[in-house]
Amino acid sequence: MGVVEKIKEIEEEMARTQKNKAATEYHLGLLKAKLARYRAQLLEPATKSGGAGTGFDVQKSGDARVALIGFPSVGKSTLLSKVTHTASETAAYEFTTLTAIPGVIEYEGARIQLLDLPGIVEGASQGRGRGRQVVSTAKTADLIVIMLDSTKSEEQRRLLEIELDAVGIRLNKKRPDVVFKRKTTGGITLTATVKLTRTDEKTIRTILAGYKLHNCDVMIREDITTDEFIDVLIGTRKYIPCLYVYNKIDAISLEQMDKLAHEDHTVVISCEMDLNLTYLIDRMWEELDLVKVYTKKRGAHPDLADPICMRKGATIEDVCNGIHRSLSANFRYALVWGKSSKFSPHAQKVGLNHLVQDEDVVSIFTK
Ligand SMILES: Nc1nc2c(ncn2[C@@H]2O[C@H](COP(=O)(O)OP(=O)(O)OP(=O)(O)O)[C@@H](O)[C@H]2O)c(=O)[nH]1
Ligand SMILES: [K+]
Ligand SMILES: [Mg+2]
Repeated sequence: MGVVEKIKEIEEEMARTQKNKAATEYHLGLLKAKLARYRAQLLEPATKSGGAGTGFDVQKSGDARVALIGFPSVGKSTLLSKVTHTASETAAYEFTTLTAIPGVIEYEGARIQLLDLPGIVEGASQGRGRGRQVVSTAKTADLIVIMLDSTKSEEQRRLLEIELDAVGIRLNKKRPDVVFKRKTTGGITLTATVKLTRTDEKTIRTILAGYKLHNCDVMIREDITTDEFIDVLIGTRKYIPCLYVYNKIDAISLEQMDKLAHEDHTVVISCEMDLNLTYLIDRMWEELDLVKVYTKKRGAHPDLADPICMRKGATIEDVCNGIHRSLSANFRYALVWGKSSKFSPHAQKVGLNHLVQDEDVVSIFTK
């Protein structure tokens, strides 16, 4: 039996189990663990030279990557052509775009790579067509834009979420707060610092046994579900922010548009009529949650045209690495002005571990 058949079998058994009220949560947990293992197998590249599990070979560039995911002809390429200097072919027929096309959005000195991708259909994650490559590429993004046609049914959104979920992408979710440590001896130590209402100790132990994990420390610090616990064990999940972008609002009523616009993580636009595109880019920037730091040479004004962009949580060391590879080796101290300076508006003298904040100005002093 192939992996796909095994998965189908487990899914059928789970459906039966769910119908049976007497069925225990831990039996379901066991099935879920099995299912996740087979799914993981399915995602491993078939060959060393890159098989089903690999994305498109487009180099990351700029400060962050945003991937456009959607069904065919929702307007992904039209968006790329509107907001970047790159033209991507657009047409009224499906699957116009056949590969990944990168463009650059310049935003207050930062550079965001926007990746136009082929449209996907239901079943993309199971290896149909280019779909698998598309969802694999989505894994490399710092932000996923799920683009939807506002004239089509709500169902499209759920279908796309299922495809991304199947390759281990968790949208708009935090990594579950669970500390998991493997050991070589000593059995299982399981502690929960909160009351578990969505899973239970027995289920967790069953799953650990299912993964042949007989020696480990598990500390659960939030009320997680069984699925979230499996995610922790698998360890390769990607937690990526997502914006749902409804295009073609020129073709729907004001009432319909208003309803969509009020949903969480949602932006409504019309590429064709140039509606809301600037706002969309503001929202992308917000979701990316980057910090921008300006550097300043002694006696000079800060360089506002060319900030260094980093993930939130970046330190002075990251700033150094963003300027030059060898800088942190010769580092003496830095001066920071801005939100992260405790003497603001005056500068603070700091070391490599100092956390920077958005719009800080930094001067580095070397040996
Ligand atoms: N009414 C309307 N049509 C639009 C809008 N944006 C794009 N379109 C049309 O939608 C069709 C598909 O646009 P594309 O940009 O090729 O869509 P795509 O998502 O890149 O499609 P694939 O590459 O085939 O997956 C084209 O005929 C566009 O002119 C919009 O805001 N409103
Ligand atoms: K198209
Ligand atoms: Mg396209």
